[in-house]
Amino acid sequence: MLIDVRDVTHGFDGGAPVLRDVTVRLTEQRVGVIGANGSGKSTFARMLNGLVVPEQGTVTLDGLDTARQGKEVRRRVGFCFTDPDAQIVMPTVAEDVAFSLRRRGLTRTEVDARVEAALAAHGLAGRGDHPAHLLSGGQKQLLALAAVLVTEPDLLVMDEPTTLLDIRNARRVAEVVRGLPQQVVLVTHHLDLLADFDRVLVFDRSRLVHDGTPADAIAHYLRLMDDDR
Ligand SMILES: Nc1ncnc2c1ncn2[C@@H]1O[C@H](COP(=O)(O)OP(=O)(O)OP(=O)(O)O)[C@@H](O)[C@H]1O
Repeated sequence: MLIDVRDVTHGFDGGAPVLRDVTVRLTEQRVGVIGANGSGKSTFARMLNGLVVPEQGTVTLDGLDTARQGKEVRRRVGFCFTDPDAQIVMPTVAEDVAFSLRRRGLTRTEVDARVEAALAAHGLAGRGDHPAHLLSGGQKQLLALAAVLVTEPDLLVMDEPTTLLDIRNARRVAEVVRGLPQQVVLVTHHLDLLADFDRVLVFDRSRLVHDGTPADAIAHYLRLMDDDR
């Protein structure tokens, strides 16, 4: 998709801007977003599917304006939160994935087939009847991913999906992300996940301050952190 962010400035509830003058066009398959805590990364990510609508400026995805066509945008843009508990809504694993497919006009058989395929693709085969809240943190994140991907979004936006996971589960999630056919925007503090990304954006104090290759962007970010000491 063409992600077109133009002249975006945004504060919450009339407060100081947490994003200032951000303009960027993204078409790459793998886009990383890095920066210090509070620099505006999550707010930027949430704007890409209309969870946050900019106070000033516009965000469009393939021409769909998040302010006016939020519903259509969210049909095409999936979002994965840091804490999978924030998006697991149903009691069992299979029901949670099936919930994403409601109101899509699919038959029960079609839903069941899609759910089964999604669980198999994300290491959850045979766990459909398992209570979702009893899964481990890593399995919950895989479930959250399965529940988003079953809707076949064109773009997947992920906000620090590995932050709460141990190294093994973080690697598992990273592996799933690496294999996705979809375009991905990934906000992360795990810089090693970005090594083979096409483009990495660096935010600092509400501004987009660097935009380049993973190596250049990470070097820029590390310099910013050193300057702050
Ligand atoms: N819903 C909200 N209401 C009010 N302020 C908010 C809201 N969401 C974020 N903020 C503020 O916006 C600023 C930027 O936050 P944001 O979460 O975008 O940063 P971040 O770069 O993702 O940080 P982190 O790495 O800690 O997740 C912070 O000062 C935060 O307190």
